[in-house]
This record gives sequence, C-alpha cells and structure tokens, in this order.
Amino acid sequence: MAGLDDVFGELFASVDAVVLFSPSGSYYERFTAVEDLDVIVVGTENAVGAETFVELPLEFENISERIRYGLEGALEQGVIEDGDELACATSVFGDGIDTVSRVRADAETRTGIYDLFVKSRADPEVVKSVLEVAIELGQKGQKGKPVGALFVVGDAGKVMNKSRPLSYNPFEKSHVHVGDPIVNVMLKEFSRLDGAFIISDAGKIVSAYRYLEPSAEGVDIPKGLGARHMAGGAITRDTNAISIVLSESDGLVRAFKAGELILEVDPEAY
Ligand SMILES: Nc1ncnc2c1ncn2[C@@H]1O[C@H](COP(=O)(O)OP(=O)(O)OP(=O)(O)O)[C@@H](O)[C@H]1O
Ligand SMILES: [Mn+2]
Repeated sequence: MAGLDDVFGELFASVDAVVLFSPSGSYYERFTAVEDLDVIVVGTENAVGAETFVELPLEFENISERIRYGLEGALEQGVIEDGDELACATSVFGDGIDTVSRVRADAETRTGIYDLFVKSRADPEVVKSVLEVAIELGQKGQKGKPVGALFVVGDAGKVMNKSRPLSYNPFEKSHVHVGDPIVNVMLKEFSRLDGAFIISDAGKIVSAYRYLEPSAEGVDIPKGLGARHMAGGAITRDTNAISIVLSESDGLVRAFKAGELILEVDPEAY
C-alpha cells in the first residue's frame, strides 16, 4: 500500500538538485551527507559556508519571487541548467525550512535581476545599499508622508554629463559613501527635494538635486508612470548606470537597467 512518503515523495523524486533557501548549519549538513546529491544554498549570505552558493540581493518575502530570483542566479552562475527539476526548500511560516516546492528551471522567464546586482558597473554592495535605502524610505516616508526618490548608480561621469543641477550640490566637496549610517540619514533628508541622486560605481555620492536629461527615445516604461520614472529609465539606456526609483504615488520601488524595468518591489512587504 502506498504511504504518505510515496505521495509527497513525488515532490523531490529524481530531482537534479536540492536548493536550500537560508538553511541552518545542521540542516545543511544533513543534505551534504546524502550521497550523489547536488545541494545548492541560496540566501542573502552564505552563513553555512556552502560549497555551491547563490547570493540573493534581498530576502524576498514572497516565496515564489524568492525562488524565482534564486533560480535565476543559479542559472546565471551555471550551477543549474535550463530545464532542470529542482526541489526548493524554503521557510514560509517559521524560522526553519518547512516547505518544499518542485520547480523546473526556466531560462525564458529571466527577469535580469541577477544582472542588476552582479553585472552592473557599480559594486553589487552599492546597488544593494541603495535598494535598501529606497525600501526604507518607502516604508517610513518623510515624517509619515509618502516621498519619491530617484537614485542613479554607476557610470557617474557620463550621468553628470547628461544632467544639470537644480540647486547647489550638498555633496560637492564631501567624500561620503552609501552604506555609511550618516549617509543614509542624509539621503532620506534630501529626498524631500527635487531631482536625482548620482552615485559612483564605488558608492560615492557625487551629487543630489540633478535634473536628468537623457534621450527618452525608444524607452518603454509601464503606462501610468510619470517623468521621474521616464527619466530614471531613460538614463540607463543612455549610460551604463542603473537606477532605483521610489514612487511617491504608488509607493513601489523599481529598478531599471539598459532602459528596461527589471525589478518592482513593495517596501511594505519587507
Ligand atoms: N528628468 C528628471 N530628473 C530628475 N528628477 C525628475 C525628473 N523629472 C521628474 N523628476 C522628479 O520627479 C518628481 C515627480 O515627477 P512625476 O510625478 O512626473 O514623476 P512620477 O514618475 O509620476 O513619480 P511619482 O510616482 O513619484 O509621482 C518631480 O517633482 C521631480 O522631483
Ligand atoms: Mn507622479
């Protein structure tokens, strides 16, 4: 007679690899002890020192997004192949892993998020820090009111050439970098004012209050978004920068690269 093991076992029978999302050390060890099993760890950091590790830029709250982005990174790194069957083990309710999803890797559903972090001109840590600032700003707003903000990251020289100042630049003679706690406070404070922040590949804040003047020709951003998003999208086609935009009107954080919308997250979900 077939038992539960047989029925649920189909979820992980003959998979090409097991993908563990942020496992504990002891949980991971148990998998490495299984013979002939490919184990991939996905997370914001490699806390278990896994041999095969794929870094997530942020801990996606939505499980299907988390899995999708994890597998996209795994595909990009070449640790899995298009069409592979994977048992993805994640935590949905508690601290520990409590759920297994069987997923087939699909190179066609590629979003480009992995490129955004790993293959941009800017340092991945810089991109991650700016995304965090935008998400935090989206959660808290300015004194409780929703705010918008536009961050252009990388290829700063060219971005400066395609923009002009709206006001004096408070970062003119400073050498401050994203990620410094004080800078995060400053960025949030200045976000009340118009224009864009320009940030270098290494994370130096080059300028605030920049009015972007990219050519918007051929840039296709979702309908309903206005000038901030258009400028933010277009500058990434005209230069090798990426941009991260917090919308004052719908509260979402979006990232653009090469003129395309790559990522859309709701700050309230973090
Ligand atoms: N070319 C630009 N460069 C820099 N900042 C801009 C540019 N165009 C607009 N902005 C900034 O975006 C703000 C909002 O503009 P707008 O409402 O048209 O954008 P939006 O895409 O609808 O963004 P939101 O969703 O935040 O309203 C402006 O007040 C200005 O500070
Ligand atoms: Mn608007």
